[in-house]
Amino acid sequence: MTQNAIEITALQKTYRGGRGEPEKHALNGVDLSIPAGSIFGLLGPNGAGKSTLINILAGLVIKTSGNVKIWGFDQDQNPRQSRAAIGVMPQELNLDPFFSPRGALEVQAGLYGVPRAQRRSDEILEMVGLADKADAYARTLSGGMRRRLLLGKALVHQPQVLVLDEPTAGVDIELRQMLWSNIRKLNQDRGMTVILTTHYLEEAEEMCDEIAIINQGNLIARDSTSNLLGQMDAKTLVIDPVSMPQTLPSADGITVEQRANGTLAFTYQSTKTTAEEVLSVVQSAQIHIRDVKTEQADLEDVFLKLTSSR
Ligand SMILES: Nc1ncnc2c1ncn2[C@@H]1O[C@H](COP(=O)(O)OP(=O)(O)OP(=O)(O)O)[C@@H](O)[C@H]1O
Repeated sequence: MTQNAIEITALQKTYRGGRGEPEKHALNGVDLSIPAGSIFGLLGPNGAGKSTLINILAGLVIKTSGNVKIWGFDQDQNPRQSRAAIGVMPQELNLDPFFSPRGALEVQAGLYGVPRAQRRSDEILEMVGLADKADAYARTLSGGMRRRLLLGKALVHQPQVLVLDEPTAGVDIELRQMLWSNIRKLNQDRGMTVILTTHYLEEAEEMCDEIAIINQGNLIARDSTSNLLGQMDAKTLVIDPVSMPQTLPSADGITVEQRANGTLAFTYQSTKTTAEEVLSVVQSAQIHIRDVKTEQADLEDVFLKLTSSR
């Protein structure tokens, strides 16, 4: 097995501008490797270049320059093998309305040249929860069912790498949980490498081992989710005081703020100050505590810090 499921080197994409529009540099020389067996999140603001990158991996957009290897196969030198190694669940619900779920999977398997004996349509339908709709017309399927069918279609040729473009955009909580559990299962039981784009940072935080952040066509961060979260060592101790003190306490390295709900927020850097030190400041100010809780940075804070500073 290759160590990296995906290896991208100096990838550039420039879209030609139409009718007097300037050309658009959607990717400016991206280098990115994605380890085999990981669940990898690709994040970025609108228009950052995520779909362009995914569509290049899927063979739907032609790169301007650079190199892409999928499962060790160079996209230019081994187009057939590199295409066979990847399955893509697109964002749009573009299904042929005249095919049943089983029919759609069979057609997809045919397109990928999967021999009949190796097709696993029923198993896939079972997995994505569409077994009872196997022979229904696609046009009678709900939005959530269509999305699950698209996941099924991405799996027919048993790719080593599964790419999901905004898999849970606009879906309800129940379906989101189901998709998450499907994705985790594919990753854990079959060792499938999963790459997903998402606008839900909590989804990336919950699902992804590693994360890359793209902004304006450039890769601006790439690290394990825990390291990215560790970059933000600001913590806040929120105290609900029995009564509000006349003057707010102060101490080096601690910012104290009175919140509208009558609590006091003590923000500090956890690498420099301990919660115990904060509590001793509270005590010496003779503030009696009714309740206390802590808050710490999440991926949203990291994302905003990285993407707004450029
Ligand atoms: N076919 C195209 N022709 C011209 N410009 C394009 C084309 N496709 C994308 N772009 C431009 O390239 C840039 C990157 O777009 P892309 O769709 O890759 O971003 P994205 O990160 O996927 O955004 P979103 O989160 O909104 O889906 C944008 O400025 C977009 O307007």
